[in-house]
Order: sequence, then structure tokens, then C-alpha cells
Amino acid sequence: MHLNSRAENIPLSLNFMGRKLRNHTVAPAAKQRAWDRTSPSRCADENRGGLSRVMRTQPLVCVQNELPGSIQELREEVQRQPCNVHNTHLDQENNGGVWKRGGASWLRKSRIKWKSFKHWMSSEHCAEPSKTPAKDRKAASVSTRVRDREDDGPADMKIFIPYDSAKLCITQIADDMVAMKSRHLEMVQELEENFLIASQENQERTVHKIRTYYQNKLHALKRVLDLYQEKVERRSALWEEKIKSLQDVNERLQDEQKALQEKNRHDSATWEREKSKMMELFSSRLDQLHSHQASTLEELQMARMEMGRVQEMLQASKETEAKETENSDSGAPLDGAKARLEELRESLYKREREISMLIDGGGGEGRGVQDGLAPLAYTRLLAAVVRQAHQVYAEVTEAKQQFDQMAEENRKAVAEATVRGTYFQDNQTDVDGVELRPLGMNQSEVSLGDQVTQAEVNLQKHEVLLVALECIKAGVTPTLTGPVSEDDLAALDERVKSFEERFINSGDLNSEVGKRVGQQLLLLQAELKQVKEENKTMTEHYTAERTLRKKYYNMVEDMKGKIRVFCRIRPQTRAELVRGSSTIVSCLDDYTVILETPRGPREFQFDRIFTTEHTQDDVFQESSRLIQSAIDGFNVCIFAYGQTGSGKTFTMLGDREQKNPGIIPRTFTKIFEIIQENETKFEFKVSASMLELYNDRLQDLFVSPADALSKRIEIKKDKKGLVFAQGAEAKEATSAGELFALFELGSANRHIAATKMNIESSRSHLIISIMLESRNLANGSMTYGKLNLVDLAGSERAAKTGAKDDQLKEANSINKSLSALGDVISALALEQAHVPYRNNKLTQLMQDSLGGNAKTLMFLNISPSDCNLDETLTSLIYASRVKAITNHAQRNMESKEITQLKEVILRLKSGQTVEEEDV
Ligand SMILES: Nc1ncnc2c1ncn2[C@@H]1O[C@H](COP(=O)(O)OP(=O)(O)OP(=O)(O)O)[C@@H](O)[C@H]1O
Repeated sequence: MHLNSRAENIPLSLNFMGRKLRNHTVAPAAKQRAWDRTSPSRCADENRGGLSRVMRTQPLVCVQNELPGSIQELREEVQRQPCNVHNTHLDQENNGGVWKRGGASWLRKSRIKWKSFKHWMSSEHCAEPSKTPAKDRKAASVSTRVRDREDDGPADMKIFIPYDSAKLCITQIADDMVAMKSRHLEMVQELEENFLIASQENQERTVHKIRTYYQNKLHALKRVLDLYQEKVERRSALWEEKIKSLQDVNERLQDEQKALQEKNRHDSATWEREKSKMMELFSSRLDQLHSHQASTLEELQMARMEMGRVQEMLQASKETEAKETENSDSGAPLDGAKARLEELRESLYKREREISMLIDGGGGEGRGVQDGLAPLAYTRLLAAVVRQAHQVYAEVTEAKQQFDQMAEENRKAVAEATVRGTYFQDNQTDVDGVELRPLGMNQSEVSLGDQVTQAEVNLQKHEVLLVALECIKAGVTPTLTGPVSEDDLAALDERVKSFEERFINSGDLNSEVGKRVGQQLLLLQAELKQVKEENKTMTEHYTAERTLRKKYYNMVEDMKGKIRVFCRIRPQTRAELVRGSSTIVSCLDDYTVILETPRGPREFQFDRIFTTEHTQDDVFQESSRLIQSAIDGFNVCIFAYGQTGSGKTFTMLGDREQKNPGIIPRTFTKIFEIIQENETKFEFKVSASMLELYNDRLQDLFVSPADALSKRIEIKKDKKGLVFAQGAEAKEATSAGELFALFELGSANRHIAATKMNIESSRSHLIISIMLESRNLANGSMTYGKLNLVDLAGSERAAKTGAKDDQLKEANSINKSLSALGDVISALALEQAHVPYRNNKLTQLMQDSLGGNAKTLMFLNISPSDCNLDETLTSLIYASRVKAITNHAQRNMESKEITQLKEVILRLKSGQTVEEEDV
């Protein structure tokens, strides 16, 4: 008989018969045994004999075998041999009618005590030996033996029972057994059923409970996930909006910048056009004026000569007249000529003065125009000048004609006088000694020589004005350009001064022309000032907008995960100054550096340029944002790159005396400042390790060099792709001071050498890793940030630095690692499928900083001197490539729920039970 296979698998960890059986199961074999003991198959005979058996509608058992030695057999045997009952029906083994001890078990099972059976057998149903017939005597003797051994039971006994008694007894026993068995069977069936029902119910209840529980959990998780998703979507929408708005701003700024540039270009083109037009006009006018001036002066000179001749003739006439007066009273024609001559002279002087004034005013104004006078005013002025010049020219020509005419008349008169023989030879000497002075003028009046000097003064004044205007235009104090000696300069200064004095003393300042020139000057100055201011504001706006645009651009680049590159130009070293090196690096603005190369200037753009004017603090302020990121759970790397002696160590560590600490010591302080600000919300743990890569070997700087040699450090990657140095010591620090002490301990073990250039040079790559763990006290979430600070060894040319033996080996190793770094940068910049990180330990170490999941900042240090041109150019090109690399920074954070859920999932996967309290 077998239990139903379904029933076999029912867990018994539930309520069973009112008891809580937890995690207890009944072995199927045991169940089978228990069942067999009360198997209804034993009752098959009774069934055949008409005994009823309770059958359930859904039988859980089935009959397999019939037991030997059934009650039917017993009956039949008893009927066959009425006085001799063997124990066959009592014991399954027929031992030739001998009772065995085990044969009494059926009595025990049927709850009939041996004693009472014996008693019943002897007293009620067994006859007395004396009274019994012979066939019953045997039974009597047996019953006596039974009485003797009543305590031992029926072992080794042979029982002879009278047929009736035996029949009665056996029938009774069989009935009892049948009743007992049926009772037992019912009980067991009931028990099985109950058990089955209870276990089914319990199982269903448990399954339902577990299902409900997990459904609830799943709903809760789904809700959390939905919330997260919503949050992420909201955030990404926000970021997208931000990026869009930034792009809009960027575009707008670009448009504005373009418009501004266009306007600038247009303005300057217009201005240049106007200027060149004016210049042309002005120079042609000036040339005209100069030629007029020259011709006028020539004419004047000729007129003077003519006048001299006329004077001579007049003198001769006078003398002739005097002689003639002595002889006769005639001479009237010369009187008219004299008066006419006087008149002409007057007009000539007047014109001459006017020309001088015109030259002064016109020249000054004309030159002024070229420097910024309004075109209309200038045109008007030029028109006036030209008109006046024409007028003067016409008047001079007319005067000349008159003068010629007069001279002709005089000549005729002289000729007549000569004809009359009144020419006096002895007056010649006097004529030669006559000064070039107009007739009728006394000594106090201005002489012709003075007039010439005045013209010269005016010309010089004109020059002074030109010089002054040039200076006003340039906004500088008057100086001389061109190769002039100090003496020339002093002499010129003297001349200018004397001209100015003479100009002032001449009183022309008060004259109309002087006033006009003064006014023009003031106007020019005002206009010039205005133009300059406009230019200045325009430049300021342009610079501000350019800076803003660059800032937004940088923000966008930052969001994209681009590696930031800052370029720092160090000042010239004493050695470079002694060598007389010149500076070939300059900055256009905060983002553009220009390198003068033999092929012309080359422009490079970076995220920020730091010049010699920027302090260590300025540099740190720009980088400190990244320290907050590291504390927030990002991987951050700041590294310095550049040729030997370009200022990497100065930037990263600072100077030797720590008067100007660099980024690393400032970072220590900043970390603990941020920790202090947040200690009410977070619990922090800071630890650091310090390594150097020297001659292709990684060394732990926290242990002595001797111990470090025996230590093996390997570069590994954790599950998240974070690079770490296995085998390096990480020491915990609770303050900036402790961190700094650790750093000093490590620095003492570094490899440093002095190069030929007498600069103390780092001969190894220094890598300081600061691990920042923080636990949110409010929700228990954990974040893990890593801050890598790297001071690379300088690239150098062995020949240039004079390295030998060990130093040469060091240099080769450094150059090898830097060239491997260059290969990685090239591969990343060109987005190649394979990036050769594994070619060198340096690149392996920096794997998560270049193209990995870190926020990276590179400092490019360069020298400004021409002697380092090649290295500087190479470094600039190298760094420009780094700018193209994109990283994928992400926060290393685990929420408490996520950690727990991960555990639950793992346990469920491995088939373990999960208790409610675990979740
Ligand atoms: N910005 C700066 N202002 C003043 N001095 C500077 C600056 N940058 C560098 N120096 C000086 O230039 C010299 C060389 O600088 P540093 O040692 O930092 O170069 P390096 O690139 O680290 O060289 P190496 O790679 O050989 O170690 C030092 O004397 C340093 O003080």
C-alpha cells in the first residue's frame, strides 16, 4: 500500500493536529510503515467473510497483497482439527505448532492481555482434566503447564484447546480484530484526510501569504522605481532644457558676436575708407597748398627782386631828378609811379600775410581731419581753404600784372631819363647797400626779412600743430619716432618749445586763425575722446561676451564629459634671462594662447589660460570645483603635463618652502573644509595612498625604499571599472594636517635629480590617490569618490639636459611612459576601437581618467622662452588632442534599499528562504 504521491510532498512546516510543526517533515518511508501496520489488506478475509469496511469516496489507499495466515484459514483448520490449534494463524512462521514469544504480539495489538486470555481459556472454556474426555486431557495438561509459567507467557507452549472454546475464542478474536482494524483504518484515513486538508489549506495559506507579501514588495519597489524613473526623467528633461537654453544662449551670443564682428569690420572698413579718402584729399590739398605756397614765395622773391631793381631805378631817378630839378622843374611821371608802387607793395604784404595765415590754418586743419575731424567739417574747411587759395592766387597774379605794368612804366621812365642823360654813376654803391625794405617804410616797421622769418615761424608752427595732432590722435605725449639721437630729440624739443613760445608771443593765438585752430583742436580732442571711449566700451562688451560665451561653451563641454585642459605659462627662469631668451608665448584672452613660430604665429585654444600674473590661488580656485565632485562620489583626476622645468611641480605641489602651496596641499585643506561643512549630514572617511612610477616600477611611498623593493604592487580594476593599486598601503587621515604629514612622509621617499639646467627635477611620476567615503546619515546611502592627483615627470631631450648613465635610463623610462600616454591620447582622440592602455603602467593607472569614468583636468605647463620652442609646440599640440577626449563620469553611489534588494535577489536565486524581516 502506498500513500498518494501528492501527499508525500506536503511540507509539514504548518499547523498539524493543532501543533505548529515548523520545518519538520515526515519521511515517506515512515509514513508507509505506519500505514502498512494498519493496512486494510489484513482485513481482506474479514471482508470476504462479510465484515463491512468503511470506504471513502476518495480512497487514499489501495490493497496490494493479502497477508498469509488469514482468519478464514484458521477457521478452516479449526474445523478440520477441532482439538489441536496450531499457532499458524498467530505466527506467520509455522514452527510445527510451537508458540513463540513473538506469537503473542497479535494479542497485544488487539489489547487482550495474556493473563485474561489464559484465564478465559482455562476457566471458562477449558474443561477440567479429570472430567474431560481423553481427547481433551491433553488440553488440560497443557493448561496446567500454562498456569505454571504464567509470567513467561506462551513461549514454548503447546496449547490444546477444545474445539468449541477455540472456535469461540478465535471468532471473538477475529471479530475484535476486524472491529479494531476497521476502527484503526478509519482513524488513519481520517487522520490522513485531516492531514491532507490541513496541509493543503496551510500550504495555500502560506503560498497566498508569501505571494501577497512579495506582490506588495514588488509594488512598493515598482513605485520606488517609478519614482526614480520620474525623477530621472524630470532631471534629464531639466538638463535638456538647461542644455537647450545654454545652446540658445550660445547661439544668440554667437549671432551677437558675429553681428558685432560684422559691425566692427564694417565700421573699421568704413572708417579706413573714409580715412584713406580724407588722407588722399588732404594730402592732395596739402600738396596743392604747398605748391601754391612755394610758387607764391617764388613770386614774392621775384617781386622783391623786381622791387630791388625798381628801387635802384628809383634811386637813380631820384638822383637824376635832383640833378634835373637843379636844371629844370620837370619829373611828374615818377610821382604817380611811386604812389602806385606804394599801393602795390601794401597789397602784396597784405596778401603775403593772408597766405601765411592760410597756410597755418589750412595745414593744421587739414592734418587734423586726417586724425578724426568730421568729414563734413573737413570738406567745408578744405573748400574754404581752396577758395581762399584761389582768391589769393588771383589777387597775387593781378598784383603781379600790376607790378609788371608799373615796372614797365618805371623802366620806360628810367629809359627816358637815361636818354635825357641824367644818370648818375656814383650812386651805384648806395643802391647796392640799400636794404630790402619797402619804400616809404621806416625801420620800426616789419622788414621783408622779418616777413620771411614770420613765414618760417608759421611753417614751423604748422609742424608743431601736426606733431601735436598726431599725439592727440594716439593719446600719447609728444615724442619723436624714427632713429633719432638724444641730442636730436633735445634740439627738437628746444625747437618745439621756441616755436611754441614764438607762436604764443606772436599773438596769433588771439587772432582769428589761432582761435579757429584752437577750437578745431578742442573739437578734435572731444571727438577723439568719444571715439576712444566708444572703442573701449565696444572692446569691453566684446571681451565680456566672448568670456561668457566661452564659459557657457565650457559648461556644455563639461556636461558632455570632455576632459578640461588648462594651460599655464610660467615666468622666464633666471637661466633663461641670463641666456637672453626672448618670450614667444602670449595670450589673446583667457582662452587663447599664441606661440610665435618661425612659420608665423600659431593659435591654441584651451579651457583657461593662466599667465605669470595669475597666482597659485587663482589656479586652485578654478580647479576646486572638482574636489566637491570627488566628495559627491565621482572619480576625479587632476594631472600636470609638460616638459622638464615647465612648472608642473610648482602647480601641483608648490614651491619648496610652501610659501606658494600648489593644488595638492590646497586640496587637503579644501577636503576637510567641505567635510566640516557637511558633518551634520554625512559621515566621512578619508584615506590616501601615494605611489611613484619610477623606471617602470610602481613603488609605495608610504613604506621605506628598502621595504618598497620587496613589495609587489599590481594595477587592478574593480567591478565598476575603477583602477586601484593592489598591494599599496592606504592610510586613513582625520584632518588636513594628518594628510599633509602623510604626504611629507611619501615625498621624502621620492626620486629627484638635478638636471643640467640646475633645476631640481622629478624623475618619477607621482600619483596620490585620496579615497573619500561618505554615508548619508538621513537615508544610509553610501558614496565612494576617488581623487587622483598626478604630477608627471617632465619630458625631456637627453642631449639637452645632459643626462648620463642612471639619469639616461630614467629619462628613457619617462619618455617611454609619456609616449605611451601620447598613444592612448591619440587613440582616444581619434576614437579608435583599440586603446593601448596596457602598453605602460602609467597608462594602466590613468585608464579611468582618460576615456574612463572620471572627471579629468589636465594642466599643461609651458615655458615662454624661445629656447624651448620645440617642446612648447609639441606640448601645445599634445594638449589640444587631450581636449577632444570624452569621459563618462558617473557617481559611485549605493542606496540602502538597493543594497538590501541586491541581497534578497541573490538569496532568492540561490534558493534560500527569505524572511519578512530580511526585507
Ligand atoms: N608659475 C610660476 N611662477 C613662478 N615660478 C614658477 C612658476 N612655474 C614654475 N616656476 C619655477 O620654475 C622652476 C621649474 O618648475 P618646476 O620644478 O615646477 O618644473 P617641473 O615641470 O615640475 O619640472 P620637472 O618635470 O623637471 O620636475 C621652479 O624653480 C619653479 O619655482
